[in-house]
Amino acid sequence: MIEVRGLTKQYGAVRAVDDLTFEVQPGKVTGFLGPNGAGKSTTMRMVLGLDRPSAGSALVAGRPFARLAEPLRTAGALLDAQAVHPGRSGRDHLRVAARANGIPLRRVDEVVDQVGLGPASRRRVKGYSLGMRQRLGIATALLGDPAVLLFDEPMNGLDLDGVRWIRRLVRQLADEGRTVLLSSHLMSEMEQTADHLVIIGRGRLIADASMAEVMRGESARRQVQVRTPFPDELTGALLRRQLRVHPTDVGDLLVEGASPETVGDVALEVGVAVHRLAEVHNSLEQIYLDLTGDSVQYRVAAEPVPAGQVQR
Ligand SMILES: Nc1ncnc2c1ncn2[C@@H]1O[C@H](COP(=O)(O)OP(=O)(O)OP(=O)(O)O)[C@@H](O)[C@H]1O
Repeated sequence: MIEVRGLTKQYGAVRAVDDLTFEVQPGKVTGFLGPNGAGKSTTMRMVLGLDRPSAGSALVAGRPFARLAEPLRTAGALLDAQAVHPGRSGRDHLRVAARANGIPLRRVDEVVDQVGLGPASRRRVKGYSLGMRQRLGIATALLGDPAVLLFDEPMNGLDLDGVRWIRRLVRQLADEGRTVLLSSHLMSEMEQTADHLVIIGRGRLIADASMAEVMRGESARRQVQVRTPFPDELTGALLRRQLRVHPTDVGDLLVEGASPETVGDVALEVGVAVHRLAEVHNSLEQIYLDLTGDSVQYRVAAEPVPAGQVQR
């Protein structure tokens, strides 16, 4: 388990992490989400004892990471896959890490197999693709067979096969009862992978809830998508009933906060044909954008999400 209590990090004028409190439970994949600069990496670094908190605490298995008797056997992490000596082979990198942490060398072969590095493990890291570096970073995290795992953007640079492999791996690690904290900007992946979500913005907690709770929460408003050859007439009738209506880029209408029955009844009352009527739920991406909207530090241009994309 990871316990974060009142965790705060001040870098000069920047408060990177601001009084953050949450727990990461074993047996689940916890997604750690937030816009760029929200403080995810800083939080993970403090959990791993790589940065000192300005206030508050972060405990791994009940202790500050620096005070763990066998840190690599307790928690493993992939933070920056580039941070590996480029002149060493992947296997040598793992052997050095194993020796330094009193881990039997046979674990090196096991994790090389587990991450599918294969013969590439004997080549120098400087010739590795980003995907291979990610696999090596994950192998290093798994070396001590730890109960707690932190992965910062592990899907970066991976192709579709690699992304699916990560999805299966984190699922398996959680099913084995481990604590898994996973950050990613790939919302569709997160939606398929995480059981629980911790969402932060500008260093502060925005949401700490199960995936199911987030998906049916207030931001996950229901909408009805309706197709009609007479959109203007139907829009007018719906607006007269105080319903909010948005046109989609495929020519349908999205009606907020109404059931399909209500929309169908309104269409019947005004004698307008309906060719399609379906309830749609927001994707995690849309919910995430709604939740973090105010906490995005740098927005290039407020690009509207095409309404058709909210449909799953
Ligand atoms: N060593 C540092 N010195 C000064 N400011 C820093 C330092 N590390 C991070 N920051 C600042 O702290 C804030 C949080 O950064 P952090 O990297 O933790 O965010 P993040 O959520 O991981 O972002 P991303 O999704 O882009 O990786 C940012 O404003 C960043 O510029």
